[in-house]
Amino acid sequence: MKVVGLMSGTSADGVDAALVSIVRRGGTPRITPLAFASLPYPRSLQQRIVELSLHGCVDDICHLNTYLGELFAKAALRVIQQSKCRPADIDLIGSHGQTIHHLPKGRREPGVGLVRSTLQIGEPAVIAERTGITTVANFRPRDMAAGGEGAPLVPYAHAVAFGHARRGRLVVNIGGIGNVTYLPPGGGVADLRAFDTGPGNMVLDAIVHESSKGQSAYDAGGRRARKGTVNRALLTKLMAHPFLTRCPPKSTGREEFGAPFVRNLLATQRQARLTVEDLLATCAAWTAEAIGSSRRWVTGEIHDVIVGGGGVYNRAIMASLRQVFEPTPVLTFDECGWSSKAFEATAFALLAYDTYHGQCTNVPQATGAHHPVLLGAVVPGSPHMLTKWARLAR
Ligand SMILES: Nc1ncnc2c1ncn2[C@@H]1O[C@H](COP(=O)(O)OP(=O)(O)OP(=O)(O)O)[C@@H](O)[C@H]1O
Ligand SMILES: CC(=O)N[C@H]1[C@@H]2OC[C@@H](O2)[C@@H](O)[C@@H]1O[C@H](C)C(=O)O
Repeated sequence: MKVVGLMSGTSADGVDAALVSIVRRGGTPRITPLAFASLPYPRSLQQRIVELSLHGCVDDICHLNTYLGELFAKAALRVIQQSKCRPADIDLIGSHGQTIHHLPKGRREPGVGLVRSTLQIGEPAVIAERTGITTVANFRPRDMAAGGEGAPLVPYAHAVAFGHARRGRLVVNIGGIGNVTYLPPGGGVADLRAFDTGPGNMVLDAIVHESSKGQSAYDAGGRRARKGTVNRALLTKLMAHPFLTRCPPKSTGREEFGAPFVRNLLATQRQARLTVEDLLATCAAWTAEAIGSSRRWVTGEIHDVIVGGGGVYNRAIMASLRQVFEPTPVLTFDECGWSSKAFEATAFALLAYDTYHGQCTNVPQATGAHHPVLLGAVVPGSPHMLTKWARLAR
């Protein structure tokens, strides 16, 4: 099958679109990347999403759900055009959407008990209408309905791409939030361990945004962090953050590490007379040490650390990670044959493919779900595609 995966992560910097071909051999899917395209959000839109994620009003959420659906459709059409295919050549789209709120711990409601919720927007009906391609979206809520946190979901794809017969591997994603997947040597999906580690680029981006009065979005190359000095006292305090010490399964987001958290950090920085560069250096080291401290929940040996996500371009984070894991080699996804930028979009193409084939892809020990479930809600593309799906279901 030819499948497009669409993803906009917690950094909210734009839509990534990966076109892949997937075949299943001996029970294991094999993925061949065909094309990749990005559709960056305008800066003002990124800021609207960031603000909406913490205190949006229903009017904005309603509007942005459809507007983002249009942008996700454009990204899909862009990657299809780039590959010289036509939409009619594509079998399926898997769209993660844009997370705007995530409440994995849930709240109690009378007569129902604990209600967990998560909200990804980017209307799949718009994607299916503009492209004519059957679209699977809303992957997280089914895992939550089964008692899980709805995240992380990419560990299944980590196992498919990076599992190794003789090497234990810690796969690390440094997006807005950091997350890890431990793959024991020769182990399958049932043996992996995965959870969010906490801070990632989200904290660094917010420091840069606030301190530049909105002029810069991120610390390119980690250059400013590399000019600063890590403040050990602050780093020790940050390592005691309750999310870092909480036992997995665990997942997090802007609710815990977004603007209010960063405003407090900036106040601490001013009181302690640190420079913004010192704060960036300290938070880059914090991201790396939080990932390193995840080893307390990993029982097997780690032969390789393999890192993807935008954090691989931040040399301050990568230098800290190498120190934390010394002497274990720290490689990037790209060095292992997978694009750091395209991996999450590729993962959602794979999740859609598996849902189409009736395969459950949540990893219960990673999300905390009571059992494996089929992920996603399906919007049929054309009547012809719906018939194809129904035939398969029979
Ligand atoms: N050249 C660069 N130098 C430094 N940092 C960079 C560079 N390019 C990207 N980044 C960082 O990577 C971030 C985006 O990373 P990525 O796309 O992996 O996050 P995401 O997928 O939105 O997040 P998540 O995985 O948490 O959902 C940017 O916001 C920025 O902080
Ligand atoms: C709710 C949500 O969008 N969570 C993201 C976020 O970004 C990284 C980390 O936190 C991870 O748990 C998850 O994304 C990836 C794609 C996942 O589900 O594996």
